[in-house]
Amino acid sequence: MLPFWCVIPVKPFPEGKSRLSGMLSPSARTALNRRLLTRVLDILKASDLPVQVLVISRDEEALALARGRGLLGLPEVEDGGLNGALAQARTHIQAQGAQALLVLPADLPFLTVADLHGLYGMAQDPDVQVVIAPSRDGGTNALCLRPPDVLDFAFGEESFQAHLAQLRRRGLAYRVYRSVTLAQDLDQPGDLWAARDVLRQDPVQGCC
Ligand SMILES: Nc1nc2c(ncn2[C@@H]2O[C@H](COP(=O)(O)OP(=O)(O)OP(=O)(O)O)[C@@H](O)[C@H]2O)c(=O)[nH]1
Ligand SMILES: C=C(OP(=O)(O)O)C(=O)O
Repeated sequence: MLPFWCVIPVKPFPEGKSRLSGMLSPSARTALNRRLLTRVLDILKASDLPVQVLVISRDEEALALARGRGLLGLPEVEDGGLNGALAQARTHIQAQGAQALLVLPADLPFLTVADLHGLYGMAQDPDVQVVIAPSRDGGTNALCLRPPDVLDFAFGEESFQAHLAQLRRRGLAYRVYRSVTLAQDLDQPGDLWAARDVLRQDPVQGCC
């Protein structure tokens, strides 16, 4: 087992992106969530990073998608929200000897191989305990922890500032990874319009 893990939390495809329910049918949202996860897994594969990839979800299809690629799929034991799912995944990977954890949400339509190399590269500094990537809307679009339990998960409203406040309180050594492509997640109707071309493209050829 590699000591560096990447955990991808995925809400059930039919439930995800509920903020887009005003413009997408349930089947379109399901297809969008499947496409978003597929693209992130494709970019991870193309990055060739030496990380163990685990998808945690209540959706059997999402787990099967991961397992079909030789990745790990961890059934979420309860609907504890995003932070609960990440805590469960962290317990699981620590039992496997994980020494570093990269949390990568599935809804990153512009994620690039360069972003993954940038995050991973920052995390290789032995003095760095946290690498955090802000989203455009004050959230957290990637969080790397060394060791995995060095910080409590605080995803949600204004999570970037919440994570920053916590790591500063704890006096942790951290780096901020800023990237236009990683800062863009997909939450609001405007995000969907911006991502329309990327989501149609080949995820590896079309992004780098
Ligand atoms: N496993 C798991 N993943 C979650 C959960 N809630 C959110 N996620 C995932 O975490 C990432 C970021 O979450 P959001 O941006 O809130 O995505 P979302 O929940 O689909 O969007 P909304 O339904 O509009 O809030 C996405 O990849 C979600 O699929 C959860 O309860 N469990
Ligand atoms: C939960 C998060 O994602 P979003 O802001 O996209 O809901 C977050 O960034 O903490």
